[in-house]
Amino acid sequence: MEKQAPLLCSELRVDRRLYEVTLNSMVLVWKDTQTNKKHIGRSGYAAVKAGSHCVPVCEIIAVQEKEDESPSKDNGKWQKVPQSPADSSQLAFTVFYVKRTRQHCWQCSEVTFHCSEHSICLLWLQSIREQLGLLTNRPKSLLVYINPYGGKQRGKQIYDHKVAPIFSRASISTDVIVTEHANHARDHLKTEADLKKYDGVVCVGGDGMFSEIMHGLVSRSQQDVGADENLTEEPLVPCKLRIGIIPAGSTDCICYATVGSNDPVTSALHIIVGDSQPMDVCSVHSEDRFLRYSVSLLGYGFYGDVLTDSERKRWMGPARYDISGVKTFLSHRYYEGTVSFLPAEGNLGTPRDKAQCRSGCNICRHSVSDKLLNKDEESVSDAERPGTWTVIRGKFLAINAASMSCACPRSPKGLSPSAHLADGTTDLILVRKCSRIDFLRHLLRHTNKSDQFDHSFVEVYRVKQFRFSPRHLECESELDLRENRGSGKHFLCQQRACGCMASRSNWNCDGEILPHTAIQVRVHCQLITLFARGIEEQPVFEDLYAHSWLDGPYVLSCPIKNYSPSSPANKKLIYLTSLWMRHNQFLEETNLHLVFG
Ligand SMILES: Nc1ncnc2c1ncn2[C@@H]1O[C@H](COP(=O)(O)OP(=O)(O)OP(=O)(O)O)[C@@H](O)[C@H]1O
Ligand SMILES: CCCCCCCCCCCCC/C=C/[C@@H](O)[C@H](CO)NC(=O)CCCCC
Ligand SMILES: [Ca+2]
Repeated sequence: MEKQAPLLCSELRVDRRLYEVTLNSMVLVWKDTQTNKKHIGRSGYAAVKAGSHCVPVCEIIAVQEKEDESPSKDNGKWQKVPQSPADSSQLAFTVFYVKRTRQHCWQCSEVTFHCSEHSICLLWLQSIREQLGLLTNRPKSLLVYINPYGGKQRGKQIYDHKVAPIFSRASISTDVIVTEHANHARDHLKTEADLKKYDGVVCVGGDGMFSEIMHGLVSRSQQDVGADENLTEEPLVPCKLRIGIIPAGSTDCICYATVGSNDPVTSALHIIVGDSQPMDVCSVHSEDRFLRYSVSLLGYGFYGDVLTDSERKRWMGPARYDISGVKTFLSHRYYEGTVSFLPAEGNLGTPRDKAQCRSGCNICRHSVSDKLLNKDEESVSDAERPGTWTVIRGKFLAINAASMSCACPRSPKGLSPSAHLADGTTDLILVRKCSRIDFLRHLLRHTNKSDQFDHSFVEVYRVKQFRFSPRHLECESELDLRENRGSGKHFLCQQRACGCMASRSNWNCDGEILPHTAIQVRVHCQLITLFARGIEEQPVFEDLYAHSWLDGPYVLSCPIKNYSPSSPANKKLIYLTSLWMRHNQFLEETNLHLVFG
């Protein structure tokens, strides 16, 4: 990679200071002409002293001529006045760009450059707009659904005040639908919406609202190609449209685990810059009938009971989960049944790995290439598929399948901190019957940094498929067989002669209660794509963001197959690689060579 030739370089004023401003196809840099001196930081990477700023072109939101504001002669208030060629403020332009703040949050920041000549100002405007025009991954037209009743019922307000103004600044056109009832968005997407008009669909709400959008889009995509969702072995077709989430719900775990925060402005900016994060989707079937899709948590026992109890308390808003959580914990119910699963094979890591799924994740990237290589595998039936099913029978306080970390403000690392967003697997966590105090110790680990699986009563497996059969149904079918009845009558197990005291819970499927307890689950690798980029490696980012992209060159190279994602040097490399690939799709088969400068 050769040094990037500047497209434009001028001395421009920001406030009262003079800056050397440079634009190339990747970055816009402005350096204070008085303080700038390049130095090499302790890390060995190049950095530039305070007074220099660097914004990747792909993180510029918009550029606008500076509107002239002068005090009105009539009332002394500041107001917009017509511009004339002689007016010096017309010689300025404002660049709106992404600025990182705390905890993976982004803001829309702005800087105004003052030029000495009108023609220079126009040249800058034109050049930056041209570069933005080359970014083909950005959405131009979006279909937005707002749930006015999600979370604290602030969805509409959040969209109108925080999101719509930046969409309009970025020249994104929108069709907005405020939903009138549950499943309004799902059914509209499934049957009515003219999807050809849009580059993406946005939901304003919580995980439940996201689930509606996902169901609508996935079902529509299958209808379009004639795929039958009721067939458990049917290979599903990925959705073409990306989904954006403006968080306004109670848990917002899908947004939190894919962006790193539940801040609406951050999500809006990820949509504007056209980020893409593929995601796995689990299909859930019962007795060969399709029930639902899940992307975050499928939980039986504890999380099923919390949800069932909390649905009656919806009026409480997000606090309902805390009340129901404590109540369910105190009830300490356990459930008997059989879990069978097909373990994930290959280099997919384990749920107890320390390395977490981060922006540009290597494991997820390799999963998609494996998926393409094994395209036919999806159509192979269970019996023919390589790998053996493991069967575990027992008494469980909780059975959780986390297809992603499920990180959320209540549990910042999530139920399975090392689960991957797009690796084609789900982490199956079995919490066996134990004492109340032990279960509390396990639950508390969801909220801190300790290894939540380091308990004798907790087992965790990375799987591609699993099934669950509750004890009460097993008893029924045993008895049916014995009595040769099969009448379809459903008795409670307690009333049966078998003497089994098994009780039943519900499945919590991404926050929805499932009507069936015996289920079959299959992970579909990267079935949907979000406007997100995964969680960025923050320390690396802070270390390196001030680096000079224009001075150099800096060469980083590393054989892919040798690097361990947890070493600090390689974390930097992974971060830089993800940034780099976003622009250049630059990857050699065996080596990564990154040259900055
Ligand atoms: N206009 C509406 N009236 C009533 N319910 C709606 C409406 N629009 C959507 N819904 C339903 O409201 C449910 C909850 O919405 P949402 O996910 O936005 O908030 P939440 O449940 O508070 O958040 P979370 O899912 O993050 O816990 C969803 O399942 C959705 O189907
Ligand atoms: C004594 C009590 C200790 C409680 C320990 C708290 C641990 C919190 C872990 C939170 C895990 C959230 C998993 C995400 C599930 C979502 O798909 C779903 C939809 O939004 N949310 C819930 O079901 C809402 C589930 C909320 C559970 C509290
Ligand atoms: Ca996964």
